[in-house]
Amino acid sequence: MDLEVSQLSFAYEHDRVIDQLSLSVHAGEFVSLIGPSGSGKSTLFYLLGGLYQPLEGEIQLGGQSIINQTGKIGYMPQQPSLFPWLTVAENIRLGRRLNRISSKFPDLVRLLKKARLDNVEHKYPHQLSGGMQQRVALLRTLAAGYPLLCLDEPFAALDALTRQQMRAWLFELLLTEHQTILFITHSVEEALLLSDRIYVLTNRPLQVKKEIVLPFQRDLSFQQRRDQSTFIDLRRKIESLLT
Ligand SMILES: Nc1ncnc2c1ncn2[C@@H]1O[C@H](COP(=O)(O)OP(=O)(O)OP(=O)(O)O)[C@@H](O)[C@H]1O
Repeated sequence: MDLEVSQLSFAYEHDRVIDQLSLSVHAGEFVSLIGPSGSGKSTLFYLLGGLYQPLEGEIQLGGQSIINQTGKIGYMPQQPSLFPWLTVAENIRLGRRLNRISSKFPDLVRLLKKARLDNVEHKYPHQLSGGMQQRVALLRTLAAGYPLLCLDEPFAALDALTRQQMRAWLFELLLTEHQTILFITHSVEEALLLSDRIYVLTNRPLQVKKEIVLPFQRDLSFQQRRDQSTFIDLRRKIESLLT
C-alpha cells in the first residue's frame, strides 16, 4: 500500500521537531531515511503509528488518513522487543492476535526456515543471540500482515558481522515477500545496499533535504551494487549532504 505524508508538522510543547515534511513510499518499495541524530526520525514513526497528533498535515495509507490511528502500520524499534516469557512461536503469533488479524497465518516453519531460524520455535528469547532475537522480532512484524513496515535502525545494537549478515537476510526476505518498507538508518552504505530510494533529511526541524532514486536493479548482489561506479559517487554525495 502507498504511504503519502504531506506537509506534516509536529512539536513537543513549543519545540518544533518536524516542519512541513512531505514524502512517499510506493507499494513494494524499500525507502530509507538518513539524517542527523536527534533530527526527529523516530518522532515521525510515532506519528505514522498514530501515537501523536500532528500540528498540521496529512498521513495517508492506501488513500485513507491514518492520523491518530494505532495498529495500521508495522513498527520495529532498535532493540528486540520480545516477551521473555513467550516462546519464539508465541511471540510471532502475538502480533497478529493483538491486531486481531484474521487473515490466513503464514506458514511459521517456512518463515523461520527462511530467516535461518530452523528449530527455534519452542525456544525462549534468552536462548537466542541478539541477531536471532532481532530476526524473530522482524518476523513477528512481518507475520502480523501490515501493509507497511517501519523499521527504526533495526541493526544498530548488533556487532558489525551480525549486522552484515542481517542486511543480507533482510534483503533476501524482502525481495521474495514484496514488503513495503520505510527504514531509518545512520549508515550510508546500508541505505545504498538496501534501498530503491533514499530521503536525506535535515537537522531538526525535520525536512527532506534531498530525494535520491537509486539506479540499481533489485536483483544485484551487494557486491555487484558496490562495484557500480555510481555507488561511490552516491556515497560521496550523501555524505556531503549530511555534513
Ligand atoms: N517525549 C519527548 N518530549 C520532548 N522532546 C522529545 C521527546 N522525544 C524526543 N524529543 C526530542 O525531539 C528530538 C527528535 O527526537 P527523535 O528521537 O525523533 O530523533 P531521531 O532522529 O530519531 O534521533 P536518533 O537518530 O538519535 O535516534 C530530539 O531533540 C529529542 O530530544
